[in-house]
Amino acid sequence: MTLDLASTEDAEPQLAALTDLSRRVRDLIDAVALTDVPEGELAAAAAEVAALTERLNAVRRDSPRSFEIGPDGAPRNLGNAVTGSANPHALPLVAEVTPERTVRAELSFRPAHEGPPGTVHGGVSAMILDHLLGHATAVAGFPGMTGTLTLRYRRRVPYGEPLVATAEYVRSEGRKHWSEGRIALPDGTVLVEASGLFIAPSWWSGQGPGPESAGEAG
Ligand SMILES: CCCCC/C=C\C/C=C\C/C=C\C/C=C\CCCC(=O)SCCNC(=O)CCNC(=O)[C@H](O)C(C)(C)COP(=O)(O)OP(=O)(O)OC[C@H]1O[C@@H](n2cnc3c(N)ncnc32)[C@H](O)[C@@H]1OP(=O)(O)O
Repeated sequence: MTLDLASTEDAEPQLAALTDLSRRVRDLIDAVALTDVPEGELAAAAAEVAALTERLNAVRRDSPRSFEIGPDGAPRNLGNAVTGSANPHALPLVAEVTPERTVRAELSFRPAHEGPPGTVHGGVSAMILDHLLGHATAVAGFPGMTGTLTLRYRRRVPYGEPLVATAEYVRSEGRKHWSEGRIALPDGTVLVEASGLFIAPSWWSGQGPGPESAGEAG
């Protein structure tokens, strides 16, 4: 895991353009998921996308952008699969920390997240909750990696509608820390609830083998 925390003020114009590109690619992903244009149009679009991919690969990083401190002094993770504004896979989720140190995010899933008909894929909901619970654990002072995530799917999660996700730290035992969270309708009706165990890896304090020996995670 590479944690490049250097200030990147010089890179801001490039990052702003990358954020804009990512936003447009999200629109492209939904357009692909929903399009019903004829075969010839699809083939032409595929050729254009292939050309764009080649153009972007002209200069290529080894990995997406990791944790860093932005010019405003706040931490950010632009390449993150959940929150990264420079990652087209991300919603991106924008989470705020409340004065009580809970974490809250307003979100809306997209058609590309479909699992069962008209319903968000359960793994996508799990990904959002994994991140939000991890964030709540971190803001309580215990950053760690997910050891176990338990979910209860109570009602189907719609896409294209405003939802609210919240999470809060619950308790600790040594290096093990638990948080809970949920995705709900704006009126508070809970759709999915989650409990997660987050562990500060032994290798963070030099007590065990690092990710290089076991496959990188994070
Ligand atoms: C993720 C980076 C976080 C960086 C934070 C920095 C800033 C934070 C700011 C904002 C961040 C906001 C949100 C982001 C946070 C997280 C969200 C996403 C998180 C992920 O997406 S992360 C990817 C998925 N995650 C993995 O990729 C983990 C792979 N895995 C491992 O890296 C190791 O497996 C590890 C570290 C889990 C344990 O390894 P270890 O060597 O440190 O621990 P060890 O084995 O010694 O066990 C010690 C005690 O934990 C128990 N224990 C161990 N594992 C357990 C498990 N799985 N379930 C239940 N209990 C478990 C043992 O039974 C023992 O219990 P006891 O002490 O009672 O005997």
